[in-house]
Amino acid sequence: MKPRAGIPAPRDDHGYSDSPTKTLTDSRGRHVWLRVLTLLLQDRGRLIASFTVVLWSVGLSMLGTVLLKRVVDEALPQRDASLLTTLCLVMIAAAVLASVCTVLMARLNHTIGQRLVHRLRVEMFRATQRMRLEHFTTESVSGIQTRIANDVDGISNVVTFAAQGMVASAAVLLTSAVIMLVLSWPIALVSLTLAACLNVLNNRFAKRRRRLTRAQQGLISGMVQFVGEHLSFSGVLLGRTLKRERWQYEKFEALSADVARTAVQERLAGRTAVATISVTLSALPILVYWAAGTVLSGISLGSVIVITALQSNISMPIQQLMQLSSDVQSSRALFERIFEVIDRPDAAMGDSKYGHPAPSGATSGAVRRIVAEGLDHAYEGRQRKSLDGAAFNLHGGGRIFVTGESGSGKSTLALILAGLVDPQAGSVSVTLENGERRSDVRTFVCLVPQEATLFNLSIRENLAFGQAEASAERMAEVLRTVELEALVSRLPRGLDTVVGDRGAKVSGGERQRLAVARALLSEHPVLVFDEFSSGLDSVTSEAVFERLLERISFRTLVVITHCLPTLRDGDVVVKMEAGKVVRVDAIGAGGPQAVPMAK
Ligand SMILES: Nc1ncnc2c1ncn2[C@@H]1O[C@H](COP(=O)(O)OP(=O)(O)OP(=O)(O)O)[C@@H](O)[C@H]1O
Repeated sequence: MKPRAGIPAPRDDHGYSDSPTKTLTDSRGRHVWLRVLTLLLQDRGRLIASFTVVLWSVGLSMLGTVLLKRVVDEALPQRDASLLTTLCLVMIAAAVLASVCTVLMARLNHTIGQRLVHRLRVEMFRATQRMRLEHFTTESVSGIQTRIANDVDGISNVVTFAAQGMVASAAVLLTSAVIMLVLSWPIALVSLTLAACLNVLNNRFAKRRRRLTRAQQGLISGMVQFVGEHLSFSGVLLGRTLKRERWQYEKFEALSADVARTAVQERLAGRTAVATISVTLSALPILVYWAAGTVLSGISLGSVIVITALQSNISMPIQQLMQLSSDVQSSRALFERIFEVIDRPDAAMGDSKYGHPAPSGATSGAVRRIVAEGLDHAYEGRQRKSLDGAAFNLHGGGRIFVTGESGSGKSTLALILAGLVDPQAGSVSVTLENGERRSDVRTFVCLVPQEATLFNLSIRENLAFGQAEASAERMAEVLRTVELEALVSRLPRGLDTVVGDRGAKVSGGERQRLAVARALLSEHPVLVFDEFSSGLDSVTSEAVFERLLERISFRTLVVITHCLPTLRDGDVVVKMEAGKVVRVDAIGAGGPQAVPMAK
C-alpha cells in the first residue's frame, strides 16, 4: 500500500502492526453512516424526544433575539415601561426554559450515546469470541483489546453529541438565516455565502483527520501489543536473560514516537483552516456596522443589533458544525474498524447463540467409541499438512495415549478431536452408550491444552470455571486426584489463594495440574490432556496417572505425551508420524496388541 503524504504506513518495519489500513470508497462511508443510523434508530423513542427538546431550545433562544429587536426599536425609544417589562419577563422566561432544555438534552444524549457504545462493545466481544481459533494466532490480543476499549471509547463522544448537535446547529443556522433575510437580504446573502465557503475549507482537513485517526489506531494497537509481550513476566524474563533490555526499550521508544508524531499531525490537521474560519466569523459584525453606516444607511438600529447578535449566534453553530463534521470524519475510521470485527467472515465458530452448553444429564454419560476418519489439516499459510489422513476407531472408556515425534500433529489432532478446529477433510465423531453417533464433539470433549491457562483469580474461582456449582468437597477431591490437595491446604488462604497473572504465582507443573483438576470438575465424558505431565517429575507424574485411572470411572482420557507412564491392561497407545496415525496398540494381559487401523 502506498502511504499518503504525512501519514505513516502500516508498521511492518517494527513487526508490530495492526491490520493494514484500507482505502475506503465514499460508498463504503455512506454504508457506515447508514449502519450507525440504524443502530441509533433502535433507541428511536429517546431520539425523537431529544430532537424535540433541541427544537424547543432553538426556538426559545430565537424568541429572545427577536424580542430584543422590539426592546431596541419600540420599548426603549417610546419609553413604554409596561411593554419593556413584559418583553423582559418573556425574555427571562425563555432563557430559563432554554436552560431546562439543555439539562434534558444532556441527559437524553448521554443515555443514547452510551447505550449505543455498550451495544457495539458487547457485539464486538461476542463476534471476537466466536471467531475461528486460528484467528487468535494471527491477530494479537492487544489488537483486540484496542478495538474493544479504545475504538469504541473514541466514538462515544460523536454518537453522544453529533446527531443532536448537528440538528441543533442546523436549526439555529436556518432560523437565523430566515430572520436575517427578512431584516436585510444583502447582509444575509453575504454572511451565508461566506459560511458555505468556510465549510468547503473545513471538509478538506476533516478527511485528512480521518486518515490520520485510522493510522493512529493501528499504531496504538502495535504499541499495546509490544507492551503486552515485553512487559509480561515472560517478556521481562527473556529480555533480562538474553540482555535485550536496551533493544526492548529502543523498540518501544520508536513505537511510542510514531504514535506521538501521528497524534500531533492529527490534532494539528487543519489548524490553519480553523484560524481562517474564526477570523472570518469575527470580522462579519464589523462589516455589518460599516455597511449600516455607508451602503445600507436605511436600516434601523434594532435591525443592526439583531443581525450582529444573529451573526455571533450563527458563528458558534457554524464552528460547531465544522468541528462536528471533522469529528464525524475521524470517528468514521473508528466505526470502520469496529464493523470490520463485527462483520468478519470468520466470526463463525458455533452458533450465534451459545450452542454448546456444558454437558449434563443426556450428554454426560459414557462414550462407547471415538472415531476419526481421514483427517486432513494444513494451517493457513503452510504448504505442509499437519494432519494427513489421520484416522482411528477406538473404544471409549479408559486411557488412550497419543505419542509421536515433535511436530507429528498430536496437538492439531487434539484440537480437532475437541471440536475447536475444523479439519479440511475427514471428520470425528463419538458414539454414545445408546448407539447414537454424534459429530458435535465439542459437547462431549474437553481439552486441556499444552499451555495451561489460569485466570488472575483464586484457585476456587479458577476451578469453578469448569463447573460453576462445584462444592468445596468436589474441588478437594479433584485436587487430590492431581496430587495438589496437600499443597492447597498448606496455603494461608487455601482455595482462596489468588494465582496471579496467567497463574504466575504457581509453578508450571501446578498450573498444569490445576488445569487438569478444572477439566475433571466439568462433566465431559471425554477429556483430552495435551502434554499435561511435561512440567511434572516422574514420581508425581506416575502418581497422577495412577489416580486418574482410579477416578475416571466411565470417562475416556486421551493423553498426548512424549513420555508414556507404566501402562496397564486396557490402555491404548496411538502412534503418530507426519500427520498420520501409523499404529494403534491395545495393552492386554499378553502385552501390546495391534488394533486394526481405521481408514
Ligand atoms: N497455529 C499454527 N500455525 C501454523 N502452523 C502450525 C500451527 N500450529 C502448529 N503448526 C504446525 O503444525 C505441525 C504440527 O504441529 P502440532 O502442534 O500438531 O505437533 P505436535 O505433534 O503436537 O508437536 P509437539 O510434540 O512439539 O507439541 C507443526 O509442523 C507445526 O509447526
